Amino acid sequence: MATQARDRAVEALTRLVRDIPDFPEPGIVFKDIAPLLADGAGFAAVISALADLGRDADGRPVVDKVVGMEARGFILAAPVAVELGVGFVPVRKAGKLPHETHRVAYALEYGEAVLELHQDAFTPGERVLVIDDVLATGGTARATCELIARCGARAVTFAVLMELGFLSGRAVLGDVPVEVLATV
Ligand SMILES: O=P(O)(O)OC[C@H]1O[C@H](OP(=O)(O)OP(=O)(O)O)[C@H](O)[C@@H]1O
Ligand SMILES: Nc1ncnc2[nH]cnc12
Repeated sequence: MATQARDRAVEALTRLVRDIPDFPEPGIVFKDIAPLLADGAGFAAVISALADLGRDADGRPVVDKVVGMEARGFILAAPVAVELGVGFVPVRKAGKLPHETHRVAYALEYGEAVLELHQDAFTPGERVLVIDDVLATGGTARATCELIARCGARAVTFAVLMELGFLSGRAVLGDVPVEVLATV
């Protein structure tokens, strides 16, 4: 069952993610997931495959929360949390969260930014599934795992649709297990 969901997701990714050369700056080949999101069956396939990564063999959730990073991570992580029946927590870019936050500065494939997380987002010891669309340099993922740790919780899996293998982003994630539906 899980294998079938994953196969459908990989097929959808292969068919519906498009390459946009030189966006947002020269030399970057941007992986655009808009056509995938616009395809009902394709979108459902990737959500189902990602949700399977948060369940045990009996179909029970093995995580307490799902985290998504602004902005594309939100689109994927929120429906995964609903499928798993657990809560969703947003990691946001600087200045957007209204309550007290932890902050981490980071670099990504095309720039630098700051991510924030509400200090009271987790109960200490909670297990977290982190979801995003692309793993490039790993800067965003690493900053997110650091924020989760500062809140006393633990990122047990970092899951993405696509890994840009040539950037070796998973190397900066230490011992956080990385799950990737497609390497491009
Ligand atoms: O591994 P990295 O080098 O950190 O790059 C990956 C990140 O870059 C993109 O987000 P971006 O910051 O462009 O934000 P967006 O989702 O708002 O477009 C993508 O959605 C990942 O979060
Ligand atoms: N090449 C890329 N395409 C889409 N999102 C990205 N985030 C970082 N690098 C990216």
